[in-house]
Amino acid sequence: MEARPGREEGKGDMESFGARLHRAMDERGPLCVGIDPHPALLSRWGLDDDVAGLDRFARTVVDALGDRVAVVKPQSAFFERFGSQGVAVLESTIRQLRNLGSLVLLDAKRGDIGSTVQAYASAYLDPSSPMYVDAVTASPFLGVGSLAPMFELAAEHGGGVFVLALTSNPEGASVQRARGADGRSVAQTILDEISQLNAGAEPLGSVGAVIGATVGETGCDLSAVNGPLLAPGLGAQGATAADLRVVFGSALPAVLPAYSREVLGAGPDPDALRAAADRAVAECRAVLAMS
Ligand SMILES: O=C(O)c1cc(=O)[nH]c(=O)n1[C@@H]1O[C@H](COP(=O)(O)O)[C@@H](O)[C@H]1O
Repeated sequence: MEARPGREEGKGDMESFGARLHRAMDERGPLCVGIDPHPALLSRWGLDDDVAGLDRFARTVVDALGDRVAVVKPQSAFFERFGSQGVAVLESTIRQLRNLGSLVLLDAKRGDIGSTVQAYASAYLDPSSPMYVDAVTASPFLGVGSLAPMFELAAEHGGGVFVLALTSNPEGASVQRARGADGRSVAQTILDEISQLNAGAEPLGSVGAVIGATVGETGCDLSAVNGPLLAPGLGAQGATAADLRVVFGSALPAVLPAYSREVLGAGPDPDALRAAADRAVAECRAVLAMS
């Protein structure tokens, strides 16, 4: 098995996710590509909406982009809808990506009471799990503190957690921009708790925030987050790389732009997938370089 850049074996002695992500973005460019095998995409690629189609779709993306982009983000739901066989495809997709050196961010948006979050942490962030990934998305709406088992296991094994803050969907704002008794928005409260977890980390903390590229001005202070800012919503949901400037302002250097359908729609030709990813990196680099 090929060694992964910056990954050392052994409990507790791993380089942090923030450091590994920082280097991957430097070397491969600021881009996360999602693997979202929508039925419509399978059909456009000439594949059946079944486990074999799912497997072919995921393998094609991995072969085209696994040695090229910094982060690949499989969306768990599209695999789970095929039951245990779909989950087996997800596990094998994760393994292949890890061998090709891209960081794997599993988009599972998990969240629950702390004792159950402990089990989610074991599923995704414990190196002995078949579903072990570099980082996972998490939902903080049962309280950021309920995610502590994920933060702890991630810190122990060099993993990362991306916490939803201001999501790209229009329905998110009524909850996330609501203000508490101290006048802070829910999103700002989440970001402040992330800042505390990342305090002092260099070059970048391992707890990220998810802020959609579609949200416009955040009304939040992002200056202390000191962690990666995942920006989905580009392409298919209507945001462009230029929108990143409005959303993130002086926090642009920490932004990890994320595209799924916009890049995947170029498939199944591997060269076309690579060209779409290269275009996305170039567009985002041009904006991020202006910061
Ligand atoms: O956590 C995410 O990745 C996420 C957060 C968010 O606020 N908005 C959002 O679209 N996502 C995910 O990012 C992907 C966006 O896909 P496209 O719209 O095809 O680029 C989907 O897998 C979403 O589940």
